[in-house]
Amino acid sequence: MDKVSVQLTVMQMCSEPDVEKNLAFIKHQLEQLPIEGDHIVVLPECCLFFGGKDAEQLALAKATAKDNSLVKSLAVLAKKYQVILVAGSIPLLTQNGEKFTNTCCVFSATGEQIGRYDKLHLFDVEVDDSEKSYLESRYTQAGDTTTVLAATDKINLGLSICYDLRFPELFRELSNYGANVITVPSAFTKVTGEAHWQVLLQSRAIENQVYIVAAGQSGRHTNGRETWGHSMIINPWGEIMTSLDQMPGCATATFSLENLNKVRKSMPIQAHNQFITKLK
Ligand SMILES: O=C(O)CNC(=O)[C@H](CS)NC(=O)CCC(=O)C(=O)O
Repeated sequence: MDKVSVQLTVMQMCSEPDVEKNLAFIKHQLEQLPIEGDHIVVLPECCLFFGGKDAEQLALAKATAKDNSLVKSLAVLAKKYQVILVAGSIPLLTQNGEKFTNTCCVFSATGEQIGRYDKLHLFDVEVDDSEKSYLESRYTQAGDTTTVLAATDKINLGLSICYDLRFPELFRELSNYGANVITVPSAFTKVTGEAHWQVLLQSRAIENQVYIVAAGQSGRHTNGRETWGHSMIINPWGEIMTSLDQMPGCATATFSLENLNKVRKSMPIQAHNQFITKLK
């Protein structure tokens, strides 16, 4: 394996409204991953609590705000299994205590929190499924900043969550600020996922010449809601390197800086772009 390679893993889950059960599932999956070199593991949106009643997430955010227990339990896993953990999302109570942010926390392999991103685009959308309409903004407060962070000496990680995938401006901004891997923890609905998930992911990879690491919720959840799954890892040429169908589990692919540089050198779209904000 060349020196600049890093392992990327998507973990697909069918999370329940039960934090301990979800933690046990994540732990069981991490136990089976090889520990060698740098390894980035991406969990889905709402990895620790999903498929309950809408108000339950807010209750969880309130109950765990004082001791920060959701964050701590994820930090422990990153350290124990020595992986860089992009912990999909968890609900974190806002300052005024009225809502929560849908937040992705990133932990180093030594268990330090090295990044945070609050979902920018909230899913207030009508869908032709059993839910009929989604109103994420009822309990969730949107974020107001984008996040790119150095995850290893070769990887600048750009963070997004689920519905953000439909806003190419966010991905352009992340890649302008140096992201070469963008993570997309998700809970796409079955209906919209079937129609749009893969083509959106491939588009974001191709137009920004980045690796896309997209980990989804999958299956039928306790409240009857159905999510699409089909977690995948896509390279900067837009090829699907590995993917899952509906079953929970993990899939791994290798990041190569050489491959990324080759794609960007042969087709220098960043330099050619007439619309880009010149950053420096
Ligand atoms: O509310 C929760 O419990 C957790 N959050 C979610 O499931 C979020 C907001 S409802 N789902 C999405 O963003 C789906 C996007 C999507 O499906 C699309 O863009 O097509």
